[in-house]
Amino acid sequence: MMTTLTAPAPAGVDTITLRRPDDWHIHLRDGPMLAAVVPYTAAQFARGIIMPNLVPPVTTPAAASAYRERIRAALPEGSDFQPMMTCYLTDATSPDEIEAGFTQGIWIAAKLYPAGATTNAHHGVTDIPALAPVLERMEKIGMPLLIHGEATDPAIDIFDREAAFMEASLLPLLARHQGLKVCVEHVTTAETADIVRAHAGRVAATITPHHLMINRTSIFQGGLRPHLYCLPVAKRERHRLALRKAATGGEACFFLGTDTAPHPKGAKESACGCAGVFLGPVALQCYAQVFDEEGALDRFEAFASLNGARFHGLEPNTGTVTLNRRAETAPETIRAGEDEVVVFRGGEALPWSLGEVTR
Ligand SMILES: NC(=O)N[C@@H](CC(=O)O)C(=O)O
Ligand SMILES: [Zn+2]
Ligand SMILES: [Zn+2]
Repeated sequence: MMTTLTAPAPAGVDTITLRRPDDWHIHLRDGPMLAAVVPYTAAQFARGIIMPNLVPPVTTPAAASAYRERIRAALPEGSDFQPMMTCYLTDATSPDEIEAGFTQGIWIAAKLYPAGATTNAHHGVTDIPALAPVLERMEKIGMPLLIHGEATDPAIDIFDREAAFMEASLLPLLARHQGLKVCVEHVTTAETADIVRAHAGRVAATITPHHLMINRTSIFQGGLRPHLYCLPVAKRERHRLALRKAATGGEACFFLGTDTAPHPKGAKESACGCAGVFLGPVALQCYAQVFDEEGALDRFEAFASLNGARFHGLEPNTGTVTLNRRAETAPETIRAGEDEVVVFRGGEALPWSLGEVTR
């Protein structure tokens, strides 16, 4: 069993009620996997930004609209979860198509994967400066760019790839497109958090539960732990501590994005295991634990339910969700068709549990 890296704060409040939160970074996949995982996200969040890295990727308004229908069809009876779609940028993306999908209300943002940077990113962008016409159009229409920020040169040390991307690609991009809204996804370093702060207002970042709870040593705790492997890979302890400060410090440029990324158990427990951590059933419980440990439960709502909506120009949700300080053990795995998916922190007693949700 994994141990937490920070001791829990002394018991204070035992229940917390927030406006219903949104998850600004979700992988729902498709088919039987979609059907298996979407109920968990829909039970926790009112809205979610759905990542477009399907096979093949979601690159057109028609594909995004069809995918949104499949997600809606897979929702449990009576669910009001709203999937918010994104466009997967490629070298061939056209400014007109980007704008068409945005003005028709099909997608709310575009996702930049440097080609090959992560799971299903091989159709991603090979030349970011060449994307200028697309980015200029996005800037003009106020459409945010979401970035997986890792350099792809295989010679760069994997723990340095985020830093390398920020210096070589993100900062020049921000300088070239000074009005473009950018969300740096799943930040993992103290330095990236500082870059985000320095551009706060038009630049924001999502922070995952796992990057707040594990460091790179956790991946090797007692042996190799493939279910803690994701991209960007977890970094040193000092980065985890900096991310906890960023998430819990009340700054509007940081918000919730779980990066829940289900993979079949066998694909992770393999000689070449794939990247991604599945958090569907435990996301809010993990975040609540972190905010509690940091003595910052009073700032949880801003991170979970307000900052992201403000960045995207949306109203916060009207309902509420309650979390209780009552230990509950999440399932170790869930079934997805023929497969099983291992749950982050599954099988462990988590100190916070999900309570009532109102609309
Ligand atoms: N985070 C991950 O390790 N994996 C994600 C892709 C991504 O968000 O980079 C996935 O789709 O599996
Ligand atoms: Zn990513
Ligand atoms: Zn992701």
